Amino acid sequence: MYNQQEFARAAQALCDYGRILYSRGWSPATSSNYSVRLNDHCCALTSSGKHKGELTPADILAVDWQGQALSAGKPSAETLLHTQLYQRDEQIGAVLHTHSPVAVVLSQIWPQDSLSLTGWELQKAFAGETTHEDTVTFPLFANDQNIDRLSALVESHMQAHGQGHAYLIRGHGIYTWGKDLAECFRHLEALENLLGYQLELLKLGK
Ligand SMILES: CSC[C@@H](O)[C@@H](O)C(=O)COP(=O)(O)O
Ligand SMILES: [Zn+2]
Repeated sequence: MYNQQEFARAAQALCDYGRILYSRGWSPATSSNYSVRLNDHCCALTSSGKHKGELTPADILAVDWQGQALSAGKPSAETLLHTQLYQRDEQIGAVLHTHSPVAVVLSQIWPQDSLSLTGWELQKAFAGETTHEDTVTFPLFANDQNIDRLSALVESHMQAHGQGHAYLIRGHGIYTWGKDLAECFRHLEALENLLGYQLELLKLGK
């Protein structure tokens, strides 16, 4: 099981981040899901279908790595996209999935199956990245309502190409992760800005 105090802390933190992410326009119309690791077999996760700007701790539940609910609530439809990350890397402490307009539009029109960025100072916001001269690469997966199949695709891609910092789902949004919510939010904020730069370049015909 899990420690109730840790669950309560995690649930409140997810509600607080929900307000921030909703206010930025990155989690409209009940979209998005967020989670925090509780221990080596379960995490706190947003319940399905909740307005992310109005979350209360009652909208957060605990799930195990198989996506089974360990407390009251209906697990997010995309639970397995969170739990697979915790299962594959014990350093991951938080996962954020969002639907910003920039991520949705760019992922929909980007022709390649990955987006490689180089030359941007903000790349250094990703853990372990030390220079704008390196290249950070983000895979783009086709959207799929079958989350079992999508999570299997994500896993096989990570096994072949490494875990990276984040991925995009076309016309859908971003998944990113970090050692805790603060780092995960930093990754998300950096990626949002980097995607914005790329979209601007496309608009300029560059
Ligand atoms: C409201 S459309 C978005 C959903 O289909 C889904 O992609 C999403 O991000 C939220 O699903 P949820 O089951 O609430 O966690
Ligand atoms: Zn989604």
